[in-house]
Amino acid sequence: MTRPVHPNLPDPGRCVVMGVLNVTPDSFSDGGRYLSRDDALAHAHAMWRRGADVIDVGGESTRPGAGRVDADTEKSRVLPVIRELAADGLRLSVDTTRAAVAAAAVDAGARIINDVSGGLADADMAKVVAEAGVPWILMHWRGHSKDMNALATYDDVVYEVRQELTARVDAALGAGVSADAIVLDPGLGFAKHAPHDWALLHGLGSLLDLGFPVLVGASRKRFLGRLLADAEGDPRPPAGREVATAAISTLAAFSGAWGVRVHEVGASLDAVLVAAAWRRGSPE
Ligand SMILES: Nc1nc2ncc(COP(=O)(O)O)nc2c(=O)[nH]1
Repeated sequence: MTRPVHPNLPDPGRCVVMGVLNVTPDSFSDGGRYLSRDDALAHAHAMWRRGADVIDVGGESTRPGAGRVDADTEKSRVLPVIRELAADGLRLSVDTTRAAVAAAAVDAGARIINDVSGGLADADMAKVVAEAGVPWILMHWRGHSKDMNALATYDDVVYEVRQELTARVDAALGAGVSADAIVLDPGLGFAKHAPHDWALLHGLGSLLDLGFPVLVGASRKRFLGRLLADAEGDPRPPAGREVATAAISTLAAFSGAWGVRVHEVGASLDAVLVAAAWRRGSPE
């Protein structure tokens, strides 16, 4: 594992568990469940009490084919929740591709910017990150969700994702973002089909070799559903993908990933604790 050095990045001595809080009506696996402020706050606190190291607050669905919401709608969803949870002492990231939303979220108390576009969706994001001095999760991305599948063409997905993320890192550093603020993410399911996702997990070392903390976001995703399809070939529904998600968390932690981004915090917290004990060869 590449240990993070930025003060806003948790370093619990094990793989970090980032709990997903989608304040959206249409996210692929939990859309609408936490759209109300009270439900969102209650769920965030439940994940925090269970041991999440970060709560990742998002206000715009990124599921394949999703349309976009405007910045004001996105802000109206995430800012009240971020403000209240930050006041309660939770460590928060904001899941946004918009610089204006990221800036407002940092002002409201978010300490990490989780940008699924890796800075490609908004040219102003790098300046916001550099000025705020906060960590920036650069996820591999090739375009907005509505045309994602058309972009999923690779000769060597591991090599190309590494190269494209390296370009994002260079752009970030060139914009004045400090190296200790950068976290990388392979972007599972984003402009990728299932074989690409598995190749990236198999080749995670290639991303880890770049020397930055790596976050893995596999929770409940489609490539797991396909792997677990029934005898008729019907994919396992998202709610049935928790064991596989926890298994990915164990393997990601064992492989040296800095963190995992998951909906079900408890299962993955147990998973990363097992991985840590196995690697140490002792319970603590
Ligand atoms: N860094 C990062 N952020 C993300 N945000 C949303 C989703 C989409 O899934 P969701 O509906 O579970 O949030 N996946 C990622 C991911 O893999 N990595």
